[in-house]
Amino acid sequence: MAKAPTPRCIIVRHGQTEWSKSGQYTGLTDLPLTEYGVGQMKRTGESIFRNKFIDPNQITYIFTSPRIRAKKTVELILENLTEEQRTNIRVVVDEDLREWEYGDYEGLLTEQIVQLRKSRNLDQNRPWNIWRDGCENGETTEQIGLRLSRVIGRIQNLHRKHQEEGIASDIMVFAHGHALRYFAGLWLRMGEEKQCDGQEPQPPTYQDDTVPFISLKSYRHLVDNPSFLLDAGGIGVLSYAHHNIDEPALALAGAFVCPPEEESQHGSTAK
Ligand SMILES: O=C(COP(=O)(O)O)[C@@H](O)[C@H](O)[C@H](O)[C@H](O)COP(=O)(O)O
Repeated sequence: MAKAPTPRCIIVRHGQTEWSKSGQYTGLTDLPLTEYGVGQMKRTGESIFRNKFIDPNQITYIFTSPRIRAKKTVELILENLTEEQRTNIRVVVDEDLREWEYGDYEGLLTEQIVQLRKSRNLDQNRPWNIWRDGCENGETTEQIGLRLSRVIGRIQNLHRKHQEEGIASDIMVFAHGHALRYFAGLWLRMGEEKQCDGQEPQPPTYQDDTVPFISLKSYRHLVDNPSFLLDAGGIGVLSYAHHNIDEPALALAGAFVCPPEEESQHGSTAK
């Protein structure tokens, strides 16, 4: 039996909105895509499937933020697939994929946030760094780290199961600028590990019986900028080294698909 390709997690930031264009921080605000953003994501969908960067038959799940801009982006990308292909993909709306809750900084530009904090006598010894300092009246880095660690736990658990069953599995994740850069940092095990002891048990943030709820013993959070770029409409590819779910890695070749037989150069620990 031919070996299934190494599972991948394909991250997609939604298409352009008025605030992604202006650079205003967009957390819980539920903005639509601009007209350009709609066309942008239609073209992206056509291109990734026509050029086989992503084989629609290998997409097992789509996880999306509940915001309109992310869900519309999913819809536009899926427009390029046949009805049968679409019905084989489970779309899971997951509250844990929402953008960083920016609190007092919602709708502001970075320079306005810096000025606001200065007026509150903050950052006297070092500049504001959201990845370490979080947002006033919004989320701390530990809070967003915990919820994104939960999503990663769910996806890696599904990938492990699919790999054991010999099923090709690309899981796509549609979300936001900060959340997805953070997500990629945690995928690569950046930042610090914290035990979950004493955390209140969380109710599931999604509704899908086929996605097991994982109870984490520990989670990770960032303490600095992971130094990734992800513009609106951007796509990145995360995967695993040596076909091993315990070795999460960044696929620097991006969406260029490598035939499974060529992956042998990275060694094989696949079951
Ligand atoms: O609001 C953001 C992303 O939300 P969304 O448009 O829903 O993806 C932020 O990421 C802002 O776009 C922010 O201006 C930007 O991330 C600035 O970050 P940095 O380049 O690290 O200064």
